[in-house]
Amino acid sequence: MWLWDSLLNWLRSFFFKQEMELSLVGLQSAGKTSLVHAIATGGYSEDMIPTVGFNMRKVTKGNVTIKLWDLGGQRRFRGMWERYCRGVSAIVYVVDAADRDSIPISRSELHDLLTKPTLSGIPVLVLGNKIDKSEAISKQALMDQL
Ligand SMILES: Nc1nc2c(ncn2[C@@H]2O[C@H](COP(=O)(O)OP(=O)(O)OP(=O)(O)O)[C@@H](O)[C@H]2O)c(=O)[nH]1
Ligand SMILES: [Mg+2]
Repeated sequence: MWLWDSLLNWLRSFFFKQEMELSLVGLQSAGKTSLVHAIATGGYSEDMIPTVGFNMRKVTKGNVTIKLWDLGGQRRFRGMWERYCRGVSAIVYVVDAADRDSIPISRSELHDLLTKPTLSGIPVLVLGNKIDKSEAISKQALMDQL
């Protein structure tokens, strides 16, 4: 019986295998690379180095393989966000909810990205990060400000 179940699950895995690509964008220090690290390894490290250009990482969980494009958030890298967001299954826009001064810039970069015709129809998840910090703004305030 156990063998039969295993065999069925193995056969099923061929039909339900899924591959998706996600792009992570957002201002520098928002926590994109930390998030990728957490998804891939389950761990968190304080000493992350700023991403120069981009990193690509493939993560497999069960039948799902996710290709993650982790893009640099410094101003000089923002021009390439659009190129690496084209054709992905979804875009994850990471915002540092505790860095109140940066939110207006984050807002304008998000809105700029949303106007790109090449990205129309791609779902965007806005992720308010660093909510463990006491100075982080609430979910509602973040939604209003973005
Ligand atoms: N308190 C707190 N710190 C975080 C969190 N996520 C990331 N950090 C810290 O924020 C800093 C920047 O994180 P990164 O993951 O390098 O940020 P990034 O968005 O990849 O930055 P760029 O590569 O420059 O675009 C690091 O010191 C992280 O440890 C969080 O949820 N809470
Ligand atoms: Mg990074």
